[in-house]
This record gives sequence, structure tokens and C-alpha cells, in this order.
Amino acid sequence: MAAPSSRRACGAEVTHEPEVRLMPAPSVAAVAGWERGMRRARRLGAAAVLRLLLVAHVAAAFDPVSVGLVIGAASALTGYLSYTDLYCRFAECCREEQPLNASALKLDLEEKLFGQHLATEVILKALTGFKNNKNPKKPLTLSLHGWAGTGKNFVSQIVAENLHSKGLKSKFVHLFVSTLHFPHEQQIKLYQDQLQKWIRGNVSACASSLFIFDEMDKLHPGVIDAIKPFLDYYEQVDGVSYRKAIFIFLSNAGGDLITKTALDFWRAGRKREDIELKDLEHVLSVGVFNNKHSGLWHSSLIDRNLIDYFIPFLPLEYRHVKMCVRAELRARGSAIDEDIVTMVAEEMTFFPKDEKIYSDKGCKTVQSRLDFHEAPNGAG
Ligand SMILES: Nc1ncnc2c1ncn2[C@@H]1O[C@H](COP(=O)(O)OP(=O)(O)OP(=O)(O)O)[C@@H](O)[C@H]1O
Repeated sequence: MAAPSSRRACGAEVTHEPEVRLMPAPSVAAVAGWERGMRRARRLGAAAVLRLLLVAHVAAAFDPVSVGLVIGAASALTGYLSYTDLYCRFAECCREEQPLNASALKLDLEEKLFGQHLATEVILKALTGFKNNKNPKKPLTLSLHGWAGTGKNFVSQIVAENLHSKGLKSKFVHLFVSTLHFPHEQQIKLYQDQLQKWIRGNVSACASSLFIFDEMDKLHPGVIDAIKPFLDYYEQVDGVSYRKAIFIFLSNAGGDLITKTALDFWRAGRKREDIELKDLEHVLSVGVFNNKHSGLWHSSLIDRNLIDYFIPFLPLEYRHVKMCVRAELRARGSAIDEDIVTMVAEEMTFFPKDEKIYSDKGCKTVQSRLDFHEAPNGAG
């Protein structure tokens, strides 16, 4: 997953707190543009609407004044679309009340995420329940655990796209990567302050902001506890309500516990799909609480029960790796060549040593291996 630009990054390079606004609203310049657009629109015929919308599309790439001007004209001509509706088609708006399209999320998870029946089920239920609740008592906090390349970042991307149309590129989605944004053990206090300011500023600007913390297992102990007040059941903290925000933590910690359970099922001849959340959730929460290298070691987030779901990502098998290869071929617009699919899958390494069931990198190197096999003869 790409690192955020320094404008959105939290860490040493953040120099200012984002503007604190309780209601996200179009800028004054945009509104002035709208009014000018209204006047101009009255002089134009309705036939110009389509042309204006086209111009708005182009103007969206430039500045809010042009967007406001063109959109104002178009709203005046059409007469039934509100300014906000139209404005938000061209500029990204934070729409807190916008319901989640649960069937779209379900379809995305079921079609794109392989071998993760628990993650699919829990993420779908947790997000749907949370977004349907008009008055949540706390923000939603999910902790995703599992071996490398099993789909944690991939799922976060799917969630981001279903919550905010621009997905990871949305200004309401914020990705923190421990080794990038919080690298120095000596600067924990600084990181804690910055994290608090950063989250407060962004939630003030958009209550339904999404925060993703990648590499939690590499986060210095204690850093994450700085955000505890925001995850708790308070109605407001210093005038800001955090109850509609969503926090997702990604971690390799607990991967060994998940693999052990999956392996026990396999050895007992039981189906992987029979593993239930209750087989793993408690083991995971206790495991990461007691693991010094989990980012949640002795964390108040766990002992105050502020993490709503611990979600296990199971290690991927040979057949799942093949599914990843096919998905990647489809995404590239290439024909599905089963010889290439098998070749890529067979190049991956599998564990445990004797049974060789699970891919040790999940689907992580599928793309680069495919580049190699798809390269024209003589290249690569
Ligand atoms: N379960 C899965 N279903 C479909 N594709 C997957 C799955 N797991 C991984 N992939 C593919 O592999 C790529 C790498 O996976 P991803 O970055 O999500 O792994 P991760 O679990 O976040 O690993 P890490 O812990 O190392 O960060 C994804 O972009 C996706 O294309």
C-alpha cells in the first residue's frame, strides 16, 4: 500500500494541525462562484446545462471558484439538484450520514478476498451495523491480524473504497505506517502529541474519517495509547465527537496463533471454513496483549475493551495463491493461462516443512512473479 503524501502523513514532518471545522462546508470562494454562476445561468438556456457539467468536470481539476461558478450555473438551470448535491459530484465531500452500500461491500469481499471467511463475515457485519447506527456510542475499532500477504492491507483498501469513493486517495482516509511515521523510539512523546493533533484535526473536518495503522507490530509500545480517549465512550472530547470515525489496526502479531489453529483443524481433517471467530478472538486478544512486539503490549485499548473486533486472517493455501494469480491476470486484462497460474503458484514456498500447506508470503509476491512470467521473450 502506498505511503501517504507528507501533507497527510503523521510524524516528524507534520508541521501544522489541520484546520478544525465542525461542519465540512464548501469554501467561501466556491459559494461566491456559485452565486456568480446563478446570475450567469439565468442568462443562458437550459441547453447549456450539459456543456456546463462537462466544464465542471474539467474545472474540478483546478480550483473551487471555477467549480462553484460552473456548478451554480448548472443548479440554477436544472432547478432540482441542490447546490450541495451537485458540488459533491465534483469535489470530495464528507457525507457523514451517507449509508453504506452493504451489498456492494459484500460483493467486493466475496469476489475479491480469497480464503478469509472469518474476515469477510466479521468486517461486513461490523461495518454494516456501525454505519446503520445513527447514534454510535464509540468509534468502530477493528484489529486485523495475520501472516504476511494474507490480505490485511487489501481489505483495508476495499473498506476505504466502500466508505469514501476515492478510497485510499480520499482526504478522509488516513494511513499511518509505523516504520515510516513513528520510527524513533526516543520520540514517543512527540509522536503521541502529533497523533492526537492529527486525529483531532481530521475528525473535526470529517466525523466519518477512516484511520488505518499499518505495521502495528512495529509500533513502539505506548504510542497507540495516546488515542485511547478518542476510542472511548465519550460523547465529545474537547468539543469534538469521535463516535463516527473508524480505526483499523493491521498487524502480523498473532499470526503464529492463527496458523496453529488452522493447522490443528487441518490435521484433524476438519474444514478451514469450520473455524469460527470464537476459536480465535480471545486467543488473539490475550496473545497480542502479552506480546511485547505487537504494538498493543499491555495496551489500555485492550484492557478497557476498546477494540471491537480482533479479526484473524488465515494463512493462504496453494489453491488461494492460484486464485490470486488468476485475479491478477484478469486485472491486467490478460487471458487466464492455467500453465502460468500453476507455474507462479509452484514457485511460492509453503510451510510447515513436512506438510507444505500454507504459502509463507501469502499472495504477496504474486504480482512480481507474474511480471517475470508475462515478460516478452528476451526481457527480464
Ligand atoms: N486473501 C487474499 N485474497 C485476494 N488477494 C490477496 C489476498 N491476500 C493477499 N492478496 C493479494 O496480495 C497483495 C498483498 O497482500 P496485502 O498487502 O493485503 O497483505 P498483508 O496481509 O497486508 O501483508 P503484510 O502483513 O505483509 O503487510 C494484495 O494487494 C492482493 O493483491
